[in-house]
Amino acid sequence: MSRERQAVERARKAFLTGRSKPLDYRIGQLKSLQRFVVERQKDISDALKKDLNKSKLGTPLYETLGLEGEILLAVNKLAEWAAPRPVEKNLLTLSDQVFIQPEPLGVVLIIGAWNYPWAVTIQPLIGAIAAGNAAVVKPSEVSAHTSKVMEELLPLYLDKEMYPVVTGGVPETQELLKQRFDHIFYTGNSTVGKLVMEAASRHLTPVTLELGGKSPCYIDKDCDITIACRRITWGKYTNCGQTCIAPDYILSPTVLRDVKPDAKVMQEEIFGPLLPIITVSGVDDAIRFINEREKPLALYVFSQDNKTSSGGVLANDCLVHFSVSALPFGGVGNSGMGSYHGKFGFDQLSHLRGCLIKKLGMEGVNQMRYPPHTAKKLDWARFFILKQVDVARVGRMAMLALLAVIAAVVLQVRIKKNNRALHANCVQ
Ligand SMILES: NC(=O)c1ccc[n+]([C@@H]2O[C@H](COP(=O)([O-])OP(=O)(O)OC[C@H]3O[C@@H](n4cnc5c(N)ncnc54)[C@H](O)[C@@H]3O)[C@@H](O)[C@H]2O)c1
Ligand SMILES: CCCCCCCC=O
Repeated sequence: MSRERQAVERARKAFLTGRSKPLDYRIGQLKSLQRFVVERQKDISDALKKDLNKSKLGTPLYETLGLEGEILLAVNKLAEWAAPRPVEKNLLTLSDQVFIQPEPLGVVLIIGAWNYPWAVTIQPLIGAIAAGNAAVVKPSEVSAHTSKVMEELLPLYLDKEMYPVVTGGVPETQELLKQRFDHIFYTGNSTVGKLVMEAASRHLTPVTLELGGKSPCYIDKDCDITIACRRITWGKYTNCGQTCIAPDYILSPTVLRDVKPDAKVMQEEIFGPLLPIITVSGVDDAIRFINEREKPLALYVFSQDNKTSSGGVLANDCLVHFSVSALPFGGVGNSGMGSYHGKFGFDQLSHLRGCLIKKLGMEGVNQMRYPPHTAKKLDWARFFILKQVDVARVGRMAMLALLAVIAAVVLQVRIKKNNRALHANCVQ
């Protein structure tokens, strides 16, 4: 049996024990992950220095502080996220319990990319742990030192049966992709994303694909060009331009540069320190240009107008929407599917189970669905199904009416009491 298959089977066996389901276990694992990030900061930054020449201070800023924030959020909010979520009732479910119960999916495969190897590999793991899943973690072989640190040190902190790390390159990833998972979370380029989805389809496994693409940046003539240039330059050249949401090209009405729309640099994601500038005649021309191409992961607008589609949109800045846990992060079309960060990561890796709990009584209400079907029963069904009643509002109004009745009764009792006292005084 291959090493990859063994890891998946171990993770499944661990999941089937049920120990990842209680919230205490999940919080314990998340806190251990937090301890790992803090205690092993030097191992992490040394590995990143060797892999990608990232600086010692850049490591917390761009890789691990975000992870710590996400872990803290998950620890603090887990009880709320995992609790049953009551939904609106209708006339047919008035006396029932109707709610959504987030459930763990099972075993999740996380395939990470090399450019921010900690952020994009461990962040999905936080969602997987919080949602009560087991997870097989496959870091990118390109950032080999990081991959080794994950393989050697993570098992010292986490439940190693539940969260095994499998290292290796394309053959190992492909061997993993032959196995059955309950969800595959892949971060990387769109070409491999299609292979991942194809492999997942063999088991009808759902996928999250965090891909890349050409994120446009539109600068309107009315913006503060000095600030815009500073923010765009930071967004582009951070990590040598190797950021999934780096502004890929600029559309700017007042700047003229000689880049043709059909030039090679405009065909594929650049993922490097090159920033072509395309001249457009105005906002409508920019929108047409963007909409004619694949849907990008991010869209940057240094202006007020927005009539385009993209994974995310950020006005008057670059990259920083990635760090907002309250926003879903993910692509659309060619830039991916599914989203994560904060509660979105928890939901993405949960099964949101619809629950309707009925009582065995009140059988009279059900008569309309039992044969023989009659025109009268159909009329009742039409009424119950089509009548749009805001049950919560009706409940609030009933409560108000009840309070009014209570107030009236109290008032009457008081008046009677006062009258009796007055009467007694008069008699004396
Ligand atoms: N949306 C995001 O959050 C995000 C984050 C980082 C990078 N990206 C995108 O990822 C791309 C850069 O990463 P990359 O793709 O070069 O990363 P990569 O080379 O590290 O590959 C990603 C993963 O895919 C696996 N892989 C590669 N080829 C494979 C194959 N043929 N079959 C099966 N598995 C295979 C690798 O083992 C690795 O774990 C860019 O397009 C970038 O925009 C997206
Ligand atoms: C605050 C910037 C972090 C960017 C991380 C992007 C991950 C994708 O390449």
